[in-house]
Amino acid sequence: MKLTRSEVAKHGTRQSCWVAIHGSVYDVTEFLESHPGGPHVILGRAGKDATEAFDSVHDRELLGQTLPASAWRGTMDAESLSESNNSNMPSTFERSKASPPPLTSLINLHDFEQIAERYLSPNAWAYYTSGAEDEISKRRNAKAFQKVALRPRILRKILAVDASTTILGTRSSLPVYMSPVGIAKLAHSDGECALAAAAGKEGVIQVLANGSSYPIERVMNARTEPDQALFFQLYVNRDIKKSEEMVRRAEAAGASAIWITVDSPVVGKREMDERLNLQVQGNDGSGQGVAKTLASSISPFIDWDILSWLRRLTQLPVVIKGIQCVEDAVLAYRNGVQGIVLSNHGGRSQDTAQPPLLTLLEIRRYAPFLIDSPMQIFVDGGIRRGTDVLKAVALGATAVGLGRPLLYALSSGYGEQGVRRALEILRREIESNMVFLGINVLLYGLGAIGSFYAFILTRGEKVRLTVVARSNYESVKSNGILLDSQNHGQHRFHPYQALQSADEITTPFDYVVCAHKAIDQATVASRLQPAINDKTTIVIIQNGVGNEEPFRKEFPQSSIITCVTWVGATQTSPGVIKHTKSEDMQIGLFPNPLIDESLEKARLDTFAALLQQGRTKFQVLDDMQRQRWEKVVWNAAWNPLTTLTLLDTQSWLHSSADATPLTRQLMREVIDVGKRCGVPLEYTLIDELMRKINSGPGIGSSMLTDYRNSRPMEVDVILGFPARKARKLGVETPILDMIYALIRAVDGRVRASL
Ligand SMILES: Cc1cc2nc3c(=O)[nH]c(=O)nc-3n(C[C@H](O)[C@H](O)[C@H](O)COP(=O)(O)O)c2cc1C
Repeated sequence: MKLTRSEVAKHGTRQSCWVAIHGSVYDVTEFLESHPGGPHVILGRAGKDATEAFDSVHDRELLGQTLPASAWRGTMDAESLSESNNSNMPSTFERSKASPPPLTSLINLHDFEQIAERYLSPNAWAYYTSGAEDEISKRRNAKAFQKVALRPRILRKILAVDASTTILGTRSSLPVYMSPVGIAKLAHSDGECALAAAAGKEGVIQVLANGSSYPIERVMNARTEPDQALFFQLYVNRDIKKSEEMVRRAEAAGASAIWITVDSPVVGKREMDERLNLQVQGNDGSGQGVAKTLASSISPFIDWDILSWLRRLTQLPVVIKGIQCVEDAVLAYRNGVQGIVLSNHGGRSQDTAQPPLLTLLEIRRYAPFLIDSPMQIFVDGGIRRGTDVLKAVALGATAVGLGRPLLYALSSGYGEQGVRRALEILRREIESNMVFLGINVLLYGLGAIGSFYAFILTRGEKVRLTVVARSNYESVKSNGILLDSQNHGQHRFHPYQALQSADEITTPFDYVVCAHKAIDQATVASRLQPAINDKTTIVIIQNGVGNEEPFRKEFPQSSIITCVTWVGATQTSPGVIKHTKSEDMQIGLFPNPLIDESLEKARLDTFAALLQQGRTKFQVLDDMQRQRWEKVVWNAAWNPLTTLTLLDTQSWLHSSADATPLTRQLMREVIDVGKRCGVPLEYTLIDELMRKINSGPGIGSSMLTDYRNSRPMEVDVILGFPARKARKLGVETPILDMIYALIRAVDGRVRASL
């Protein structure tokens, strides 16, 4: 049915309220009270064309989803429409006449804000930018970051940095995500869909606001890949059924987590927003501001029990957004949520609420167990620079959220490209500032080999090296380490920090180098828990095979670099190391299928660069298991044979005509097992190893040294692992089994005497 403007205008009251949207006329009288923004928003357009006001915040699809078919009253002709469009509402998209500057001319996030102020409509600008009351929290959020200083290290040649992280199990290319922000359509007609596309292309995660302009299904369609993660933010509605429906819908649409916002039981008094809306709405007296009208449906009556309600509804990870003091962070942890956001809603809720960065410091001081616990900590509010991001992460946050900056980047007609440019700027700031800050390395096990590599790592002056020194702690702490090397000369050096035990470790490291004796690997792995998170690369410099498995089991999200070393060094007294000419190492990845290949490669390259700067000899190899097994063929022979006989290698080989054949047979059996494990070993290796041992004077072995010093021996990784594999795979290894049994008896005797 065709309607005229005067016919529609007759229905301009609360009792009978019609509006025209995109040429269709709807009777919204029944719907008035359930409008999330309150009835007066619609009443302001009652009896008129409301297309522009509707479009500025909603997607057209919403009409079909919200109004029953019976609400349709007919169509309004084009002439009538144009007459009725002379509204006194300012256009949401009323923009500065000149075109906005090219994106390439914007070089930081502040630039985006300045341009947005010129191009956003006044009411959109007021809604986005306003903070509560005197806006003290809003200003202090940013200031808190400025007050924390960084401690750069100098002269560090760092070839690669890796800013990626894992947020609630999903990889993110930066420790940055998109905070939920209501009605992004005020900034650009593509609103949250543009944010989704930009997030996908930049490899970051979007948290979609409960009050988004586009329904979740539309936003999911705007993603760039089907497995691009999206988190859904929930405000609990006064009508809990609506929230139930919302959670179910978000889950069905494919959201990967629910972020429940709890910092706005009432909406903050945002005066810029209110003042502007008073002017706009004139005499109707409401003048509430966009935020208040939108948020009038949020329930002020929820408490911690809401988590049980949510748990009953969904298995998705739950994050509480809006934690503002350490006490509530601890309560959230006890309630078993997967994450918390330290946030005061960008200074939009309670003015003078403390900055989120201060809450993070409170947590470090009063509840440090929350840092790197299974509950991830996020921070938002006032983050505008790469250095802000790094400070939050260095202090224990997994990632930070950006609210206003991405809305500003979306506006001024820039859309998706603007958001990508803003993230690209931030990425560059983060990465370049990471270079200033250097690499934190922990070296566990400061024996002869560990001390040698401690020297190599500190030499390039690009590493902050912490060592865990046990028996030689006192000497290392007071005098540092003295290395007397035939290749490198004599050096006394001091690591940045020496710890006496793994119990003193409090923060995670970029690299954890394990150079301890491979005894009780599983126990060591679990003791190193505080030093390792999913950004840590574990470097194993040990003899043996199967050494990586206990670490992979304990830290499934970490990269492992596995190394075989040929360094001849001994510790002649605590902290004093003698190094011969023998020096070589093969390094390579123990690939982790859960981690992106290029990321693992970058981690390997960075460690290789550290070795290079330390001027030690090494090669990066693809197939490290072959290297490990080749060395274990050597070690499985000489270590137990010298220890059981208390002879050096030459004395053993010349002790009887049976010695050489028995040694060769032992090596052969280890090769048999390795081959059955899929490692491409050759039997010619035996001749090679025999030639090598016969070309020099007789030598002892590390196992013999351990035995002589009454120390436990590396029996398991050298003989136990191959012997167990042989049994499991049905390989006949009679000599290996016998030697393994004998050496275990000797090791048992040593351990019993300790
Ligand atoms: C315009 C605007 C709308 C927002 N809407 C929501 C929302 O719907 N849900 C929510 O949890 N937080 C919302 N926030 C808060 C942000 O998620 C975030 O906590 C805050 O913006 C961070 O501060 P920043 O803007 O300084 O980065 C909003 C913030 C702004 C500026």
